[in-house]
Amino acid sequence: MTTTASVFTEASTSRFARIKEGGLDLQLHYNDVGQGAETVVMLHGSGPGASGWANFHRNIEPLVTAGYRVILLDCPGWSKSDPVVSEGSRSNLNASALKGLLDVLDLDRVHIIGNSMGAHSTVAFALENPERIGKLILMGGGTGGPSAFVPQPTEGIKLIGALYREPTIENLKKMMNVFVFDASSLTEELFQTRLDNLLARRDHLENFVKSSTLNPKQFPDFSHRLHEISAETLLVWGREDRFVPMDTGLRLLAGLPKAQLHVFNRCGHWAQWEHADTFNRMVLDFLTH
Ligand SMILES: O=C(O)/C=C/C(=O)/C=C/C=C(\O)C(=O)O
Repeated sequence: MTTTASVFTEASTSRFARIKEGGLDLQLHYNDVGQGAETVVMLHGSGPGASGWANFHRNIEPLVTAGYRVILLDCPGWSKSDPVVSEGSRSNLNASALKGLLDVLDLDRVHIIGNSMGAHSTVAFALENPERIGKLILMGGGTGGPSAFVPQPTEGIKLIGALYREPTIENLKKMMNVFVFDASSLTEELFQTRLDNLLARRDHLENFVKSSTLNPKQFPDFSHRLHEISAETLLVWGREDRFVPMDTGLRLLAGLPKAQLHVFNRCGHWAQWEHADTFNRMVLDFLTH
């Protein structure tokens, strides 16, 4: 664990753990920041080059300063975690990986913030391990059923697929320009960092394509089981989300007994990045009340 809220970097908080859980035997990478009686786990999305740090670097410090320990898990098949081919439910695979990590870290109960695939995986984890969860924050995901208005796959999901198959700077820019409402907020430095991340692990790219071929439905629909989740849940969506449409958040709101929904205007699929300050305040308020 790091001790000082304001002085931490990806490198200084980088850790590895070996997990054996539910048929998985993997080395996982995670970042471990801050200390406190309560822990918040952050689970990233499924884009090429994503990681806990890449998705949530704007959201760590306020939680650490408020006295939470923050764990950013790199899911199997992303960043510095071991490669994996997923033939079944990737949501459940990630949930098993998280359970394995919590066991290694001796953490009984955690709050979870999930972004997109991370939100799908959070729902899978909550269904399998209800006694291990505190509060849930699901952002742009959760698999509560298809959109009533937008044909699937959405334009964003198609662009993710194209980037996995052909990892070029042109395809990366096409995908990232759709991530956010205001593409002028994306810098060349951000594009380059993300390109470096994804090209560093071509095995992950190839495995994702292989997995999608073996099973195109990596994230099963949990809508029929949402009523089983009794945790307080904050749903966060961007009104202009072009990856996982905003009305799928309404389905989750209808299905999760203790859910509330906040929709950001002028916001795409990366609410935690585009509206970081407001998002951070909302999360802290939700966790403490
Ligand atoms: O296919 C899905 O439902 C999930 C898609 C994602 O998880 C996309 C996430 C993209 C990111 O947040 C990223 O940083 O790559």
